[in-house]
Amino acid sequence: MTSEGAPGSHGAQTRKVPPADQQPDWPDPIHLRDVTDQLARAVPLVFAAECDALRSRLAAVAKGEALLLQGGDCAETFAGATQESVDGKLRTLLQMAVVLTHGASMPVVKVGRMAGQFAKPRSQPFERRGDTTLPVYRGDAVNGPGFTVRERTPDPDRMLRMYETSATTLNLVRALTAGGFADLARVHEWNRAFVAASPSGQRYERLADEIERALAFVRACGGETGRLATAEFYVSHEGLLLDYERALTRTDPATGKRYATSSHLLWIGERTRRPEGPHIEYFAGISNPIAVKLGPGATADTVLRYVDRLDPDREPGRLTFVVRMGAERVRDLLPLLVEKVASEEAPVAWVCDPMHGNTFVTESGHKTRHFDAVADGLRGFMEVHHALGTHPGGVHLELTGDDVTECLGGSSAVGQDALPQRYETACDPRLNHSQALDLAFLLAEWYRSRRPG
Ligand SMILES: O=C[C@H](O)[C@H](O)COP(=O)(O)O
Ligand SMILES: C=C(OP(=O)(O)O)C(=O)O
Repeated sequence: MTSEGAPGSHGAQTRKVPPADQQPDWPDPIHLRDVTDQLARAVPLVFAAECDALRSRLAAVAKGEALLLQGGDCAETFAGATQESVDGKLRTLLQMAVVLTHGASMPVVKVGRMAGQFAKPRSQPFERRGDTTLPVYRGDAVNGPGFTVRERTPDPDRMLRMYETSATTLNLVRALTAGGFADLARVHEWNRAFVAASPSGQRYERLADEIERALAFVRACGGETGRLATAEFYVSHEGLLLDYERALTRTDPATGKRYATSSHLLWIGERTRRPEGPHIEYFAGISNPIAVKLGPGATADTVLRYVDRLDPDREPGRLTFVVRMGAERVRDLLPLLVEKVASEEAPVAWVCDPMHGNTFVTESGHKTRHFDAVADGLRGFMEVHHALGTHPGGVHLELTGDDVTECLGGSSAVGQDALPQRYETACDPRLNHSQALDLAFLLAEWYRSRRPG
């Protein structure tokens, strides 16, 4: 793929748009320019054909023939990009995907919030501790979490580290998914071990037995087991840092189309989805599959504007809406949006992020989410689609493969007292390995019965 014109031209805008929300206050424009010039010359992390392949998989989600499972850290960190951590997340997602595939009897499109999820939008630009006020931590791509002037000052070199860490993570993900780690029989064994150890194991036993019988059936029929040993896996992150994304945008020489080459799929977050804003402008100009988060403030008019601006050709798989309205509001707010989009015959995929919108802070000061609220948010999302006869296309989760104690509840019953034991997230609380699998088994039951709850 070819880079975008002369170094530095990647920042150029063709129409007048207001300044971008949630961008770092980089202290030195010359330093910034030097970094974005380096990124503009760097090799792409993903290729157009891969992005197109993901778009065709997401087209199946939009048509009601597949599910999307998207998940990973709230905020990846450079120090956290270890083999153990990447293995754990991948393994959790693969285990969930097997359970969901069986429950829904549909292919599951697997997409990590991985290999690029290093920048965070924040509610407040500053953090105050005692008499000291410093810029808020905006993710390892921008500044450091330590509460010192040095750490909190945005440093453009961090975007180079983001690129390098994304490349090494993606390399590992590609090697693992192609090299036997994803073998279906092995993933099923992991699920068996989870069911055996889980306090809710009995409840999941039947589904696990059925998967085992299905695998035995395929083997008995002389089924091609080789294909079951690899998995198609894609990566995604929030396309928040426009300096980074623009610098990594390339033109595909085969088609002349522009692609973000930082990741297969990018999404626009709740805080940066202003219809006339630069994020929408940037996303309209790339050909990757893209997603937009929709919080409780999203109106039907705005959502239709996104459809017109981001998917003018009405191409299935191009646009996914990720609903993050919270368990208490999704049943009231979502139906109108789905109806309006359906009345325009816009071929979008609808996915639920039940994490955002269900966050609260405990007395001990831990930002957390309760498993039951997460599950209820998903149930509400599915109820709405069930009532309208539309397809609840899947789930977007913040999760990890580790046994952290960041979210409450689940079958291992994490209580408020346990939160400090392993509260390790760099930003928002993630489901741990067993909570993520609990959710997958629940969802599988709902999809199987074709009705939630
Ligand atoms: O992940 C989403 C946001 O970045 C996060 O919820 C913001 O957290 P804050 O409200 O602590 O800034
Ligand atoms: C910031 C995020 O979510 P939202 O934009 O929905 O708040 C996120 O998913 O990391």
